[in-house]
Amino acid sequence: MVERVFISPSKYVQGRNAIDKIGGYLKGIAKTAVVIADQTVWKIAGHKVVHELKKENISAEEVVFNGEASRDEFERIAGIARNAGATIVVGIGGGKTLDTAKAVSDQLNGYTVIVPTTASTDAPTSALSVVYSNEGVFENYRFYKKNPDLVLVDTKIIAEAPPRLLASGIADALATWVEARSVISKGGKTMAGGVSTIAAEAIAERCEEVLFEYAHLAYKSVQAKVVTPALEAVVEANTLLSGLGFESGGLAAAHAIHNGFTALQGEIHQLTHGEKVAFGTLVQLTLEKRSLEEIEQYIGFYISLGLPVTLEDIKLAGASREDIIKVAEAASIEEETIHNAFQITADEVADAIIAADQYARAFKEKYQQ
Ligand SMILES: NC(=O)c1ccc[n+]([C@@H]2O[C@H](COP(=O)([O-])OP(=O)(O)OC[C@H]3O[C@@H](n4cnc5c(N)ncnc54)[C@H](O)[C@@H]3O)[C@@H](O)[C@H]2O)c1
Ligand SMILES: [Zn+2]
Repeated sequence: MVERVFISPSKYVQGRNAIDKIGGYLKGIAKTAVVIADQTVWKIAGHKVVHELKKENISAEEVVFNGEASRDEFERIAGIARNAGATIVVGIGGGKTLDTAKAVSDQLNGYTVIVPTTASTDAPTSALSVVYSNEGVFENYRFYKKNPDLVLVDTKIIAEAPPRLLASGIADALATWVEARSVISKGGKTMAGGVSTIAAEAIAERCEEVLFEYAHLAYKSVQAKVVTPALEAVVEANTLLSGLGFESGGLAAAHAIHNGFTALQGEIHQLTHGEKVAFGTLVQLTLEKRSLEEIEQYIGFYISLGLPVTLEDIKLAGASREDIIKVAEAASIEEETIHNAFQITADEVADAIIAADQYARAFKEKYQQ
C-alpha cells in the first residue's frame, strides 16, 4: 500500500508590509544570511530585507541572481554562501530565484526563507525546485528533505508588481485542482512522495473556488496597485492553496505539457510559466473529454485575464506538426507527471494540443467578433 503524504512549510505569513517583520521572525536563528534576488528585485525589496536583518544583528551576504534556476547557478551561489558562513538562505523574487534559494539552502543544510515579490507561481511553499539548463530547457525536478522554514508574503509589494505576473500565478493555481483531481481519481502519486490526503484535496478544490470568485477583482486591484481583500484572497490561493494543493495533491498533464514547451526554441521562451500552464490546462481538459461548457468556462476566464489560449497566443502560430510532436514527446517521457493520471502516447498528446488550440480559436470567433 502506498502511504498518504502531506507536506508544507513550517510557517506562512501574508499581509501588507509583512516584510517589515522579517527580522522578528529570524531573530536568534543565526548570525549570517545569504540574500538572493535579481537586479530588479534588489531595488524593490532586497535592500529593505537586508536593512531589517541588520536591526536584529544578522549580517547579509548579498547575491545578484543571474536569471536561470540551473545547476551552475545553484553551485555558484552555494559557494558564495559557504565562504560567507551563511546558514540562513533568503530568496526574494519570482519562481526561479525562489527555486534557486531552496537549492542553495539544501546544500548548506540551511534555514530557508522565501519572500515572493509577485504571486506569479506556486513555487514559494514547496520542497522542490524545477531545474533548467542554462538555456532555459526543463531538466528535472529536484526534491528536498524539507519545505521552506518561513514563507513571508508582503501583499503591498505584490500589489505593485506587473498585473501580467499575477495573472500568470492565477493560471498556475487554476491548474492545481484540474491536475490534483485527475491524480486523486487514479490513485496516482503526488510530488510529496505518496498518495493524496483529504486535506490536500480540500485545499486544491478551494483554490479553484477562490480564483473563480476573486481573480478578476484581484487583477483589477493590481492594475490599480492597491491591496484589497480580494487580492489577499487570490495571493493566498496562488501561493499557499496552490502550493500545498499541487505538491501534496499531484501534478498531471498540464505541467508536463508546460515542460514540453520549454524544449522548443524561439519566442515561446518569452512566456511566463503560468502562461504556458494555462495552455497546458486546456490540453488536459481536452484529454479528459470535458464538456464544451466546461472548457469554455476556462477559456473565457483566461482570456478575461489577458492569458494565452491558442498556439498563436503562445507564439507558436507557425509551429509544424514536428514541433508539436517534439513538445508531446517531451511531455510524455517516462518520468513526467502526465503518467500520474493518464495512460497516453505522445501522438495522443500532440492531437490534444492541436485540438485545444482549435477549441480556443472557435471560442474567439464565436464571442469576440
Ligand atoms: N518549485 C516549485 O514548486 C515551482 C512551482 C511553480 C513554478 N516553478 C518555477 O518558477 C519559475 C517561474 O517563475 P516566475 O513566473 O515567477 O518567473 P521568473 O522567476 O523567471 O521571473 C519573474 C520576473 O519577475 C520580476 N519580478 C519579480 N517581482 C517583481 C516585482 N515586484 N515587480 C516587478 N518585477 C518583478 C523578476 O525580476 C523576474 O524578471 C519556473 O522556473 C517554474 O518552473 C517552481
Ligand atoms: Zn506551476
